[in-house]
Amino acid sequence: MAYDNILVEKRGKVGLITLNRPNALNALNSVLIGEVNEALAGFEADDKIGSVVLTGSEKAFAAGADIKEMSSLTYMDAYKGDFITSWDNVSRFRKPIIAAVAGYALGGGCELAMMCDFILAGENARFGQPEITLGVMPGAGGTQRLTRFVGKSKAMEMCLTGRMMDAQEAERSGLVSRVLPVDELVDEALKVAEKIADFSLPITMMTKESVNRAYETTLAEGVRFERRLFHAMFASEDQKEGMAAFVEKRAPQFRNK
Ligand SMILES: CCCCCCC[C@H](O)CC(=O)SCCNC(=O)CCNC(=O)[C@H](O)C(C)(C)COP(=O)([O-])OP(=O)([O-])OC[C@H]1O[C@@H](n2cnc3c(N)ncnc32)[C@H](O)[C@@H]1OP(=O)([O-])[O-]
Repeated sequence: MAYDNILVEKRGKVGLITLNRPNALNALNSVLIGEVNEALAGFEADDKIGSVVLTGSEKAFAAGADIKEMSSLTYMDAYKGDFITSWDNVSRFRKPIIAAVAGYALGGGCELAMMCDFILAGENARFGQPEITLGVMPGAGGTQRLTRFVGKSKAMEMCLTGRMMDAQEAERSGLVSRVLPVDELVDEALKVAEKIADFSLPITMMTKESVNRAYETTLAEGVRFERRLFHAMFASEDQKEGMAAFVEKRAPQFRNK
């Protein structure tokens, strides 16, 4: 399938989506997001894919929603057309998905990265929610997800001033899991994704679901949810295989069952 704004590849069990609008620093418009959604639907349906990496260029992961596309939008267009609601499909993708972020991840770009399961950052990454400088506020989860990642004080400062965070500050604040040299970023993200894809897919999916539940519920409810999934795993063939392989001192052969 050929796309105009993204590149889509399969690297073994890993799906790789590269945002590719270099002339606009990968600004997110409705066509690009439609393509990302289509590629994700393909990877979700593909039994051979166990995880996905979403990346951009070395200069920009994405510099936000396309300001030129948005600038003349009216309230009625936005409300009736439910503007950007279908843009956060990434947050509903059920397989593990890693954001590999180099360069700018601003506005919707930062929000898109935060919809992934975790973020690996290049040393030159810059994260920010500069919407305030355009006379709006974040609209795809920035005020909510950033606050959960970095806490109220930093999130409030970033959303109210538009200040950018560099990769080191983002790692210190818990926004990204690791910082890597830019030229190693995508290869390392693919290696991490491959490691995940080698585990049992239903088990990585349930693990992701359970970690995400921590953001949506109380501790007691979250622990109960985790316990139900943990019990359910004993109905899987992969649990039997994983534990038998440990006892027999051999590598497990997971069959996603
Ligand atoms: C997943 C769901 C996402 C939904 C998100 C919706 C809600 C969201 O919260 C709202 C936003 O994101 S609001 C957005 C929040 N984001 C912002 O406010 C960031 C806006 N961008 C900037 O501030 C600067 O471009 C940078 C500082 C990133 C780089 O500066 P530099 O290195 O001097 O580079 P340069 O020369 O400036 O740019 C090169 C070319 O790219 C073009 N282009 C770039 N970004 C664009 C955009 N978003 N749009 C369109 N075009 C954009 C730029 O016009 C130029 O094209 P030209 O044809 O040659 O003129």
